[in-house]
Amino acid sequence: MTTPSFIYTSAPQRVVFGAGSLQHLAREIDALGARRALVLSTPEQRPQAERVADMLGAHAAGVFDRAVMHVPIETAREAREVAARLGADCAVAIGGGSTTGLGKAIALDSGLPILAIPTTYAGSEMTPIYGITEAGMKKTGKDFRVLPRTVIYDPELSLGLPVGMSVTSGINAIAHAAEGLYAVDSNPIMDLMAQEGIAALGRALPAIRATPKDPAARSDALYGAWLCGTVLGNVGMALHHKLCHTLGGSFNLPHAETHTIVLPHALAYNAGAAPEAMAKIAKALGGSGGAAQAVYDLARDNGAPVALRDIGMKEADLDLACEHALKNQYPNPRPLERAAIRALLQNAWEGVRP
Ligand SMILES: NC(=O)C1=CN([C@@H]2O[C@H](COP(=O)(O)OP(=O)(O)OC[C@H]3O[C@@H](n4cnc5c(N)ncnc54)[C@H](O)[C@@H]3O)[C@@H](O)[C@H]2O)C=CC1
Ligand SMILES: O=C(O)/C=C\C(=O)CC(=O)O
Repeated sequence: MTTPSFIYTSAPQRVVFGAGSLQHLAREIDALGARRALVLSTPEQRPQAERVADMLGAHAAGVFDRAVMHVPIETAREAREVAARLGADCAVAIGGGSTTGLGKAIALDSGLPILAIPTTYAGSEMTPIYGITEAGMKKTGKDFRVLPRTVIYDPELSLGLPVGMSVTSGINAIAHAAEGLYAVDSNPIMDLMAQEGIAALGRALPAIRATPKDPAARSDALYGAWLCGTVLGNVGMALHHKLCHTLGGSFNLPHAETHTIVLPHALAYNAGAAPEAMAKIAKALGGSGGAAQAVYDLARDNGAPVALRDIGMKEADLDLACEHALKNQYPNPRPLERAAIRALLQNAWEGVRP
């Protein structure tokens, strides 16, 4: 096989990985040169945020616990004001993509460095991508100021992530790697990471379902999430991410569940146009059939939702979702075809196996 031409830019980021690695927090804050860290979380994860603040002692400026999904601009403004008022020189985000996203909204405005402590598998901590929702519209952009400088991956912090959320969040991560494998700007390094990331999550999710507090499975899942998040941060996404962005942003569907339901259908749509990528996905998931079927089975067999109608999508809104998805052209292995995308959405709504 010949190696194709490609461009690979590696981002400056420090990753501290391992069970118990939260104990290195103070050292890592020191390495950033920070003295007053504002700790961010959702209301539900306030106890974890307080633990982090306690560990920081005099270097904690305070806790802001109002992170919510899709970063409403009002919350971003409030968090920015709190950071400025408390004289914070760093944001510590403990939680999932919503909390990391709030940290990014602060960093975008102020340049404050972020130390991220992920507790789901969404992967935002590895990307320079931010999203902010204003007047019901979610806008995303790319800016290296928002890329967390340091990431502490401690699998002990995700032991309590409910099984349902672990499975859908893990498949959200797999989606980044799957689309990375057919990205127009892909490269061999991202290919390796994508395959390894999918394989790690493909092993870990059934193991977590069987034994939610299995430390080895939690570690495997977080490792996979790291790799898949890196792929998302480095190469362009395609139809699947566009559809999920539309469904989440315009119809307020839950993020990880939407990814889980749509991915098999987006892969089926692209299967004929990206056979090599599909073979790699299927192989990483240990299946002998197709990639779309392997992802669908992973979700269904581990108790995840497989139909958009089961997570609040109305059938009457499918036409509008299709229009949104076709609004702007973007690279995708198979050209964007209205009738086929409408059929994809119908299949995802009904939850049929592709
Ligand atoms: N900018 C980027 O690169 C990316 C952004 N995102 C964004 O992240 C958001 C979704 O993030 P997710 O991580 O899926 O969900 P999330 O951050 O909204 O978390 C969902 C819920 O689970 C709770 N939770 C998180 N970790 C927990 C744990 N270990 N134990 C118990 N509860 C826990 C949270 O407090 C929250 O209530 C979306 O807004 C999405 O657009 C997602 C991926 C990449
Ligand atoms: O919407 C954002 O915050 C940016 C990217 C993502 O959410 C990636 C994804 O769809 O998982």
